[in-house]
Parts: sequence; structure tokens; C-alpha cells
Amino acid sequence: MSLALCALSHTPVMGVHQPADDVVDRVQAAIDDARKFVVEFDPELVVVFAPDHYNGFLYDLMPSFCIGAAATAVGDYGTSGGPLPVDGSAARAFTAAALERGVDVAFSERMTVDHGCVQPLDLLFGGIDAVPVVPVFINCVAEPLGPVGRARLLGEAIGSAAVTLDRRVLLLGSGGLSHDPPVPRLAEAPPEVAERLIAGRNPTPEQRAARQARVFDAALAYAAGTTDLMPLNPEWDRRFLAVMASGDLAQIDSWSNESFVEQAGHSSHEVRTWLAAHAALSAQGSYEVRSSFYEAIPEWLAGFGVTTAQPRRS
Ligand SMILES: O=C(O)CCC(=O)/C=C/C=C(\O)C(=O)O
Ligand SMILES: [Fe+2]
Repeated sequence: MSLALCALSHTPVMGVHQPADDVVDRVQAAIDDARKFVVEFDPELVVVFAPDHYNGFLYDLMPSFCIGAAATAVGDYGTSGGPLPVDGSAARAFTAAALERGVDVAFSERMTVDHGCVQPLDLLFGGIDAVPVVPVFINCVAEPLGPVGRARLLGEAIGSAAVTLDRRVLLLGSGGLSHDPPVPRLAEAPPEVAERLIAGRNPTPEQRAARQARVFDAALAYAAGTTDLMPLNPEWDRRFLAVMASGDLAQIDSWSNESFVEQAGHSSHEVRTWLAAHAALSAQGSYEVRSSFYEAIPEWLAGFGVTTAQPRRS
């Protein structure tokens, strides 16, 4: 058995509204390097820690965490759609391990995932059907959220089960870093949006197109400095990346939910997926960061990071 990690940001705007060519080139080089790392590791299973953006998980039933034994991707923002090759027995084993350790995960035999889960698979594997996966949903948008440390305990539990498999397991974290995209919030939503956040599954193609256009427009306005979306926070991002690289992940337990929003934007909670992936990697002992890319990219509405890591070699 062996574990490896790749954590990277996702953004719906990638390829739609591009930053300067040199920025795109640097991101592409970082993704190409991460892909090379993944190909060399040759995972037999990929655990994807990912948020959802009101496509699979809505307020009619919103868990903090959910492990999928079967899953389908909605194919939003140009990402791959359709059934994922989920390893159901591994998903059930991870669920049992989490419950055994007191992490009350939900479990789904019919999970729906969106670009948060699929974009990294598309970028690293060229699609969703290359390697068996276990999708692990972490609620990062639908307040109220639990304490950030719960994601660390989830990752530790899943990692403790993953190391017992006689397989090469890639731990994939998707999201962040600092960013404040126009994801609706129930507390402030007008009635028709609130209804969508509660029970708005399977939008029509026109409804989905309108939602996506709204995000693209917000990205253009954000890059032009004409929105009230919160600024990216490179200092906060680099501090977070340093905590992940340190291996001393428990220190982030003291980061309050309010501080995430105040300092790094509402969707900075997506870094819970990075935290869970690093915590899972730590189940195999101390680890080392192999590569770390970071750049604040306003055109993509995100502090954009790509990290690869592996167990520390003696
Ligand atoms: O319901 C909606 O309008 C959701 C909007 C949306 O999907 C935004 C996604 C943004 C990210 O995934 C991101 O920047 O992390
Ligand atoms: Fe997101």
C-alpha cells in the first residue's frame, strides 16, 4: 500500500475568461507537473475530497460529509458528466472507518457530484473514467458549517483505512484557496433562490446556463474591480499552505469559521478538502511536499494552488 497527495484549486471560469498568457502558462506548467507526479505514482484508487455547489447536496438534506458508493457527475461548467467508476467496497470501508472513529459521515449509494469533484479528475486524468474513485463530499458552502477540525478527523479516518488497502491510493483535495465567488447563501437569498438552494436539483439546461453565465459575468466584473466580492488574500493562502506543508494540521482547529469568511471569503471553506486530504496522507506517517504552486488569479476568482506531496522518504 502507499499514499500520495495532490491538492488543487478548481474554478468554473478556467478556459472561459483567461488571465494573461504568462499566468495561464504558469498554471498549466504546475498542472502538467502534478499530472506527471500522478502518472508516476500510478494510483489504483483516487479519493476525491470535494465540495458541491448546490448540485448534489441541497438544504432539503445537507450533511457535513458524505461518502459515495456510487456517483454521477452533472457535467457543469464544461466538466465531464455521467457515472463515475466508484469503488463501492472501498467507499463502504471508508464510511465504517469514519463512523468507528466518531466522525458521523453520511453515506450515499447514489451521490451527485459537480465541477468541484470532476474538474481535478479532468485536469489530472483527462476524464472521470480513468481510475476507480471514492468521492467524499465535504460541505464548504451551505452554512452553518461544523468546526474546520472535523474535516481533519474525517481525513485521518479515511487515511487510516486507505493505508490498509494493498493499493496505491491518491488523495485528491479540490477547492480554495481564498475566494469569494457568487455562490448564493440561504440567509440572504430571495424566495426563488432559497427554493433552489433547498430543493433545486436538476435545473433545465436554460437554468444551468443562466447560473453559469452569472458566475462568468461576476468573474469579469471582479477582475475589473467593479464588484463587492471580497478580495483574494495571498497572505492567508500562503499561511494555509505553510500549515499543510508543516504536517502540524491540528493548529488549524483554532481557525474559526468567522475568520475564514472575514479574511479569505465565503468559499475559502473549500480548503477543508485540502485539510482532509493532507490528514489522510498523514495516516502513513510524516510527509513532504514535492511541489507547491500558488498564484492569486482574480480573472478566475481564486487564489489558485496546486500541491503534490508524498510520505517522507528516510
Ligand atoms: O448556484 C450557483 O449559482 C452556484 C454558483 C457556482 O457554481 C459557483 C462555483 C464557484 C466555484 O466552484 C469556486 O470558485 O470554487
Ligand atoms: Fe468551488
